[in-house]
Amino acid sequence: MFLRAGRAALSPLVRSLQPSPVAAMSTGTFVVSQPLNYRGGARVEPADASGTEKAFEPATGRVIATFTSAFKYGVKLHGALPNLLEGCRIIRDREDEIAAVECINNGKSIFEARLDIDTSWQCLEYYAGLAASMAGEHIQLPGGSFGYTRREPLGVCVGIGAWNYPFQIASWKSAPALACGNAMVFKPSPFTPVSALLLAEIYTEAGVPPGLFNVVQGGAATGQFLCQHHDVAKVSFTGSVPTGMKIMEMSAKGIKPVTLELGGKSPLIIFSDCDMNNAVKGALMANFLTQGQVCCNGTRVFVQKEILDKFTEEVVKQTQRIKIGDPLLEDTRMGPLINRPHLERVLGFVKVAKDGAHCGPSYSGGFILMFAANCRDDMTCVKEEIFGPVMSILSFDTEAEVLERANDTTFGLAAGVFTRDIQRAHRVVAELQAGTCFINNYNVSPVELPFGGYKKSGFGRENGRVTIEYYSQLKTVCVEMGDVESAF
Ligand SMILES: NC(=O)c1ccc[n+]([C@@H]2O[C@H](COP(=O)([O-])OP(=O)(O)OC[C@H]3O[C@@H](n4cnc5c(N)ncnc54)[C@H](O)[C@@H]3O)[C@@H](O)[C@H]2O)c1
Ligand SMILES: O=CCc1c[nH]cn1
Repeated sequence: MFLRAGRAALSPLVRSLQPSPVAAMSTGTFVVSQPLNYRGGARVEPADASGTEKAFEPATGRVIATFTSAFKYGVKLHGALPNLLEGCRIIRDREDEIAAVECINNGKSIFEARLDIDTSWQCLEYYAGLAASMAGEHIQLPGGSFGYTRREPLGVCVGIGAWNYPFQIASWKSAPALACGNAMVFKPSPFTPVSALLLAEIYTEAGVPPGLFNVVQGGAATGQFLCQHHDVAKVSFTGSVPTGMKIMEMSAKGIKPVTLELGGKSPLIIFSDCDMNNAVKGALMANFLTQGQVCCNGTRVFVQKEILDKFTEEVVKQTQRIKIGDPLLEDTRMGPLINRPHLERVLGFVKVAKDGAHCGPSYSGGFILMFAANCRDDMTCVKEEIFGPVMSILSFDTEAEVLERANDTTFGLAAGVFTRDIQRAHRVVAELQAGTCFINNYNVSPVELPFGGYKKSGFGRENGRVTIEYYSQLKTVCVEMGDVESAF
């Protein structure tokens, strides 16, 4: 995981986030010296600081920022719809810089980081469009009376993010929240505190009133403070199931609506009539983006027996070709895991898997990448979310059998099926207990489509038109056009 910083000597030290030309950023040089909390339209060093934390560059293990955890937030509700389209334009202009920051703080490849920034500005663009079309209903009642509904904001919404898609998660939560007229306080993961600040500054530059989007740094204690705060109307959380349970408990005490985007152990079903080339590409997409640290990954790859050997052989071949290394290099497709404790956790799964399955290729130089073939459903690597680049391959005989096995999990985030039989494809996805299903592809995320889970993978949705429902409330107005018919 800890990459030798071969390019560090080539570039000058970058001491500030803005405006920092991408060319000046390289592995082993980037440092953030500005405050990482954002209130009232500016970076601030909070007076209520509860302590400092450090953020690291996964590729080198270097400290890139020392920042202050905070508890207070400064939110102002304005009632004006912010100009998300201008925000979208600025993100597109600064895409390379934002992607480089994301790559350095998270470890994902620069190639992939750019894709994340694309899905971020697309989200702002999409909700900018929807904001103008948000409307209620007019309902005719007897005697000329009528009713209507108004879609109103909830108030102050809290967004709490995971470390795997820092900028994208902040965008996916804030864009619909702001489009619906809310204010947002966003708390990034303490592992990736940096890029949410770029989003905050972009909103300010785009004319979003000060106080409408704020960043509060910290870990569990700050998250708890925000969830329990009486001014907070809604919590949207992305993270693990255990933390999701705590968030839901806290929100229940305040009768606050929550959106929970949690973990998964999703099935990917490959039928023997698939297009083999696409199925193999799909399996790699389903497992190795962001070093496998993706909630909706299809980590249980069920392959129909007739094609198991051929499929496995192809997966091995293509997996061995994945370029692993310095995430800032253009041709790298896989960087380091987020930190050493996580690497060790993932390696723990690999060690256990090796006892029961045929595994390879394995790891070197701290980067890992592997598949486990001939897995069984009862193996730990098949049952638990690993959140690393580990694909488990299982074989199956029949459609009925694979459906039962695919659904035999408490998670329900995503699922995929590869087949040329279109009837079977739709029949199978109708039976899969998962909130997001893919047919003949995996891990594409068009912003127009709602994303979210079934079962313990959470509820509520991000993206798509439906997310408006999760960031607004409906007011019904009943209008009497005649006289009051009193019961008294
Ligand atoms: N469904 C999705 O969209 C999605 C997306 C990304 C990640 N995830 C999931 O997230 C997990 C990995 O992310 P992680 O390790 O950052 O998750 P995590 O649950 O440890 O932390 C997520 C966030 O919650 C905060 N937090 C921790 N304890 C808290 C508490 N008691 N109260 C309030 N906030 C608290 C953390 O500081 C962080 O910001 C995986 O399980 C992954 O599947 C899900
Ligand atoms: O990690 C899971 C998928 C995702 C990406 N951004 C938000 N959720």
